[in-house]
Amino acid sequence: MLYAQTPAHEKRRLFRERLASGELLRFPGAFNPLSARLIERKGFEGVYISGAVLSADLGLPDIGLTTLSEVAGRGSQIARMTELPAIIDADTGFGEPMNVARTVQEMEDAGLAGLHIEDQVNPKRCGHLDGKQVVDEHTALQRIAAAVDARRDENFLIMARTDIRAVDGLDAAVDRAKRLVDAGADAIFPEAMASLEEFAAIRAAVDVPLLANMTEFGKSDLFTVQQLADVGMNIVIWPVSLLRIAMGAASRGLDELTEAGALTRLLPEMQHRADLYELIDYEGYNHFDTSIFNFTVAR
Ligand SMILES: C[C@](O)(C(=O)O)[C@H](CC(=O)O)C(=O)O
Repeated sequence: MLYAQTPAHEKRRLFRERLASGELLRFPGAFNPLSARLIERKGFEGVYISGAVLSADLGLPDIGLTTLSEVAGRGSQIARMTELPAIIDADTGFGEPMNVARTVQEMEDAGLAGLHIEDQVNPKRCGHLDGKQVVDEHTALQRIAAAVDARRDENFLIMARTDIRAVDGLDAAVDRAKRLVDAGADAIFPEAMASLEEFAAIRAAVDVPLLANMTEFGKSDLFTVQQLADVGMNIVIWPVSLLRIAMGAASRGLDELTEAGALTRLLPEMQHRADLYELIDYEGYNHFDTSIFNFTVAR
């Protein structure tokens, strides 16, 4: 009932332990707290909270329009609903190194297990679109150093995302990944890798956990969990996929309403009322009401 039982520091400790095992951890993107519950129920290892999804949810493009408070607030609502660790997309860190430091502490307080901070200039772009720009090495490293310095829980994961591959090529990405690790990054998110060989090249260059982004309709082919595990990836995200699936289904449902005037035909595709109630533990709340009603103080 209510929120997750596992305190944030414990989720982070368990997550770090699991990450250290070297296995590939699967983090589908939750588009709301309820979908985070579903991800947990289906047996995944973690929940990803995407900036693209948070922006799209507000009807906005993913170009750095959301504020730290909006992102941390939504992150907290999602993270508290699941026992799983949640990693959040902190874009460029919401400003200068001092702002990056505050971002880290806000995300720790919001109960997240970690975040990633990228080396794009503001206004940022989706990592899989053309026309993005990256900051110079010094600025990129400063962001990570500020983040590492600010954290209070050593298990809070500071991941550095580099977007440099699509701008300056693979060699530049390898070089930047190494330098970001030197600056203290616990993990690297090499964005928009074009092939498995490119993931393997980053793997060979650094000795920290690596994240693979399997976003659809982007620059990377969609590799399987097994293929990514084979080249040594440690976390895989499908950041926008559940939102895309849900919106696709909603769109088809609205068309069906227009065409047929009823949704009867789509009933088999809907989450049943009973499954929804089970997911939100409706019964637990009923039980609480009953037991509190019968509550008596022993004399
Ligand atoms: C990972 C990402 O930053 C996100 O916001 O989820 C996006 C995903 C996307 O737009 O498909 C990205 O830049 O890759």
